[in-house]
Amino acid sequence: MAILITGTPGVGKTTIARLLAERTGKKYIDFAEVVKNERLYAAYDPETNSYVVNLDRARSYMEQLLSCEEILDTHLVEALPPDKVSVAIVLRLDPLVLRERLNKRGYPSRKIRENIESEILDAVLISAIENLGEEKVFEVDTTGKTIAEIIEIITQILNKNGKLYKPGRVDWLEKYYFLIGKEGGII
Ligand SMILES: Nc1ncnc2c1ncn2[C@@H]1O[C@H](COP(=O)(O)OP(=O)(O)O)[C@@H](O)[C@H]1O
Repeated sequence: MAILITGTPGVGKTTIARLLAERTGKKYIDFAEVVKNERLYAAYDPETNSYVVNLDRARSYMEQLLSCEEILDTHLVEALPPDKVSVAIVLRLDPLVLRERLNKRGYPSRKIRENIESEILDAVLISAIENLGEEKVFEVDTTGKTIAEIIEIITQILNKNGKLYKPGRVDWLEKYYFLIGKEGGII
């Protein structure tokens, strides 16, 4: 069963998932790479350099691929077979910090806005709960935390010590509702 590291693009999924795989000796799977290599997409959007994933094909492919405890890195929870995911760790990040990171990546303004709105509106958290069931889902606010601190928290969660990290403690909406709809999340 896979351990899923998920969250809005830019929150630190790949950084954390790769390190966690190294520390635990488990296999790291970058879902975006699998989608590209196995052509599990229905279309490609050159403007945002992103793929429109064929969810049914992706789900059945991952059903075959996932075996023991891989560390899986993706924001697209709905493309995964729920019975093959044991734990989902949703990384959260203050939208203003996220905006800086996505700016550094050179994302177009529209893509930055979409991702910031998605983080403010808990989109990935809700998708994880809806697709996997709340009992499998944990939420870690990574704002201001070092990579080592985040890995330590995830280790606690994996050691069945995650009650402090059940969903519901992060609320960006109250603080950042005014960012919704702004081009590129510009204040
Ligand atoms: N805890 C952290 N503290 C500071 N910077 C981080 C942290 N985690 C990730 N980063 C940085 O944030 C950027 C995005 O991280 P990445 O792992 O690529 O995110 P994602 O896979 O969610 O898109 C990278 O430049 C990475 O070095």
